[in-house]
Amino acid sequence: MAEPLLVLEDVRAGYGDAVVLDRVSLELAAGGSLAVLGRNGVGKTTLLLTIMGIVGLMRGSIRMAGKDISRLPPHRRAQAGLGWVPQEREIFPSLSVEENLTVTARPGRWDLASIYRLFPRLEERRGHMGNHLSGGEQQMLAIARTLMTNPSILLLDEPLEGLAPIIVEELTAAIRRMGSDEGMTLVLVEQRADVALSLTENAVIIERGTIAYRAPSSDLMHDRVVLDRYVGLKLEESGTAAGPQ
Ligand SMILES: Nc1ncnc2c1ncn2[C@@H]1O[C@H](COP(=O)(O)OP(=O)(O)OP(=O)(O)O)[C@@H](O)[C@H]1O
Repeated sequence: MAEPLLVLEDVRAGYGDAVVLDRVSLELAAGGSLAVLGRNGVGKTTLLLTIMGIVGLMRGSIRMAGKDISRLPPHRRAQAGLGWVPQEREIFPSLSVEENLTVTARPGRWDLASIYRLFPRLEERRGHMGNHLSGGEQQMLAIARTLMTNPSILLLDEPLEGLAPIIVEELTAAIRRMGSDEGMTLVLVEQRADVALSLTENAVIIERGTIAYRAPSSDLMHDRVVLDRYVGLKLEESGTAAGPQ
């Protein structure tokens, strides 16, 4: 059987001497999608930073497509096919939307035409400067820019944070098309458990730096006890939790 596209084995990582993640093992198949859930400060962003090689590995290994990438610097991991969209929505503010997209482009199935099909709003704004976009449009552009590098795995760090409900809907629909319809392999760090679970096949919940729970997203979606215990707050805030059983 082919090895999963991404494999983390017994990963320990952190900042300086401080261990933030420990005993983290997970697998992601090509075309699969994984939600990473958990309360504030449990280590979700650190997990993505560790996969990208920005936070150093203290123990364990990371393999991609069967190759050990544990010691590669971030730019080599990006070349190897990891596409990371940080929480900060990094775009070039003084370039137009289209320039932002073409400057990072690498050949593959994501090109301007397919990106504009995914994000029609970016096509409408193609001539606008990055710093003239709304927060939601900047987030779309940040995701689109990374897609233009044609990664084999997309790592999304809280893409919906701080966005208006209408934009959240638009972005959620785009992520769903990208994942379920286009088969993009996806790791989604998200505080809104309900949305994240609706967009992914599998989920892990991190608590105090380690994976406390894992399940298919469709099962976890209905497991109020587990969700309340580990990520309750955001589920209530989003207003879509089921009522008392
Ligand atoms: N650069 C850093 N140096 C030292 N400690 C850090 C650094 N960045 C994060 N931490 C610590 O690592 C822990 C995990 O942080 P991380 O940002 O990964 O959590 P998170 O689950 O993504 O939280 P949030 O949902 O708030 O983004 C926290 O205790 C945080 O204080």
